[in-house]
Amino acid sequence: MAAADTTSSNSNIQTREIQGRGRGFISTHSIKAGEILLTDSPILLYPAKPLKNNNNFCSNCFKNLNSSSSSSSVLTCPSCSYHALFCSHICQSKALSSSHSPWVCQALNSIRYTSVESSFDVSDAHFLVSAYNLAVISPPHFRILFSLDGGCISTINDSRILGLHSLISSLSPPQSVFGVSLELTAALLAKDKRNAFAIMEPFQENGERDVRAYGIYPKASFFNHDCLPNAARFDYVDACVAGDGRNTDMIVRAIHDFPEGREVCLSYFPVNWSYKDRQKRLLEDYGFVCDCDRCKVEVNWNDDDNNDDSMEQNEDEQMVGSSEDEDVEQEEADFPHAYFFLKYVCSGDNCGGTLAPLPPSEGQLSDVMECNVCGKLSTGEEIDENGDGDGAMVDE
Ligand SMILES: C[S@@+](CC[C@H](N)C(=O)[O-])C[C@H]1O[C@@H](n2cnc3c(N)ncnc32)[C@H](O)[C@@H]1O
Repeated sequence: MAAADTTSSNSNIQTREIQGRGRGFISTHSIKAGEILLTDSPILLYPAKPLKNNNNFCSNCFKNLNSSSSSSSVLTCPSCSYHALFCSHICQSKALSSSHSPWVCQALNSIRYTSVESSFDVSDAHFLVSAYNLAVISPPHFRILFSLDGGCISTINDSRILGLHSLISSLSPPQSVFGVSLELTAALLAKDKRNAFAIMEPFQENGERDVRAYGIYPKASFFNHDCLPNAARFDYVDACVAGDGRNTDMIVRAIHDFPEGREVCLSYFPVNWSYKDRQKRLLEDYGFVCDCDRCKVEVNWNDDDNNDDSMEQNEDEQMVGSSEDEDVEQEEADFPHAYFFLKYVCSGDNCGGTLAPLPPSEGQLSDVMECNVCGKLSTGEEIDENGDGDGAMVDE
């Protein structure tokens, strides 16, 4: 299958082959904090959980149906009424001829009943339905999906892949030029694992947060990982106007200034994860051992140092300071990334999101930091002055 042209057209970052890391983004000029590095639209979006009549999001634009700017009357799919809901006629009509075609509608309903007794992951099954549907409704987008990184695939004795392929075959996917095969199913699942971005529900009262949907963003998929990233991704699924086709866009902004020629990286998970958890996730899901500057330091920590409490303690120690210069030097050597945590990690309860300044406006840099998880806005000044990590909250 021919690879699609995946060259980025953005002027401030460019894709390059980077030794030992595959493709990645490099800055083409010096970057200012808050600068927008990429705006990307998904080629595929699929729900994380079975569709139920109590779902509270639009099955096309994934906007929360209870949010104030959603249309007051919720529409349904004529076939699976009450399961696929839509926020507007535009979303309903778009979805019925594309992402919620009659085959998808039937398939999602079958999965809803099958998944009760099965051990497969519903979101994997939803992904396969959406991907095989994409092969029919938009072959160019399917080719882009297929050109994304997926590592080496072995289907032998992989009961997860065999089970999912048998499920998808039983749903009789529509004919496309790409066919339906175990190899294709396995390759697609690998692309999904390495490239899907989660769209999250808001925090619940108990501090938990569910995944609402997953999306494949073809350009954003070229960002490599760093445990102390210089860029952060933002989505405004519930904040933007529903049905305009743009509320699911992802926006990636620079966290701080950096020079031309630097690799631009995201963190694939919240930056406050411990060394052990980060390494495990990167190896199991992304197939590499991270040796970024932060990991090079934390590899020498013992297990007790490698948890969030200890990280906070390290921060506190560093800020309170020690009367002994040597102690301070030792602490800096132990925890050189303390500044990142103080300045760029949200201090909101249970949040752990990354902060980046709002985009510059009319050439003026912003000192308002936005959290990419809870969405809170704060000014950076207090963080710098007091070092308490609690920036002044700005009215939202
Ligand atoms: C979302 S893709 C990123 C783009 C990818 N490099 C490519 O060529 O398409 C994720 C994959 O990139 C590679 N990767 C990302 N960050 C890396 C890092 N810090 N070191 C080594 N490989 C990395 C891994 O193979 C990972 O599974």
